[in-house]
Amino acid sequence: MSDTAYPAPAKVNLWLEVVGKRADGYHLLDSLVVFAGVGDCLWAEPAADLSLAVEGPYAGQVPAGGGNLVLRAAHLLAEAAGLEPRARLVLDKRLPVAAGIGGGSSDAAAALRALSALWRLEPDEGLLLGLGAALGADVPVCLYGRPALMAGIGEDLRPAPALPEAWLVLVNPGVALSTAAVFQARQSGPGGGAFSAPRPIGPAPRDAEALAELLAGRRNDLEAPARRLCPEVDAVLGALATTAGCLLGRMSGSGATCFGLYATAAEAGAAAAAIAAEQPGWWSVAAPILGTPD
Ligand SMILES: C[C@](O)(CO)[C@H](O)COP(=O)(O)OP(=O)(O)OC[C@H]1O[C@@H](n2ccc(N)nc2=O)[C@H](O)[C@@H]1O
Ligand SMILES: Nc1ncnc2c1ncn2[C@@H]1O[C@H](COP(=O)(O)OP(=O)(O)OP(=O)(O)O)[C@@H](O)[C@H]1O
Repeated sequence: MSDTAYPAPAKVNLWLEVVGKRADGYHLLDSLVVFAGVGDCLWAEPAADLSLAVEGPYAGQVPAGGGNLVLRAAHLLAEAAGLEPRARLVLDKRLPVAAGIGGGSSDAAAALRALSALWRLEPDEGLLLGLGAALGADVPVCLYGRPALMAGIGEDLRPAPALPEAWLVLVNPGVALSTAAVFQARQSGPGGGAFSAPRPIGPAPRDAEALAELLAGRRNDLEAPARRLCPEVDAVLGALATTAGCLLGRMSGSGATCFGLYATAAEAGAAAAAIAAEQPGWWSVAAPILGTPD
């Protein structure tokens, strides 16, 4: 297997506000998206045909065949390039599935990057983002791969302000939540046609405490509907709130994964370990926010 590994990090929505709804039912968003130093990993090597092997702790929870977003990405890219899709792909599936941290989207983005390199395509970035958007609303931001302010239904991306060093604890209670079901369960907020522009943000936060303050003024609008569909989200947020050094706790994306924000690796590591000890059935990991100063 080729030694170039393509990381597919967890996507975390530090806030996620629903600001409108399109005629086709998709929602317009205002979100600060970051990536965490934990994720899946993809390898690609030359082969006579297209295959995917899925390994890792969550391998059993994703489609092994054509429904896998990695294979869908491969077919889409090959079609756009006018090629036969030929590659042996291996996916190490370490992120929980249907968990609000964009695992499948990050895998699809990694596949587009890995296969562009393997097939020596050097595609235009705009074309790649367009292919990504056809695979899922979160794929463009995963291709972008650094802290981003995300608007539209996910395709309107701009750089986030510089973020300070900060750590996340990601906790998932082991309950899969369908993104479509969570959007459908919303009871309030902008209906068809309504639209409000993403709110501007002030100066870049200088440390983790200032980042927590910035986040405290924003929301995840999918948290309330997700809590109704999955009461375990309350328990996860409760567990994060009791850990030492937790500056803020919130759900990511459409859930059920929640994050705690911490100033130091030591606090985040201790919090993740304490939650894992208390709830052995949960997924609980500490990871830095990627793309912040070392
Ligand atoms: C909630 C987020 O994770 C925030 O980053 C994303 O917006 C969801 O991204 P995703 O999982 O890649 O979403 P998709 O697979 O494209 O869409 C799943 C379903 O979520 C709903 N959906 C998704 C994105 C969006 N902006 N509005 C929506 O209403 C639609 O019902 C859609 O059928
Ligand atoms: N490689 C993959 N990894 C994860 N899920 C996949 C993959 N391929 C296909 N899927 C399907 O995609 C669906 C969504 O999975 P995913 O883990 O991306 O959800 P999510 O974390 O809620 O995403 P988001 O935060 O973007 O809404 C699942 O039902 C899963 O069966």
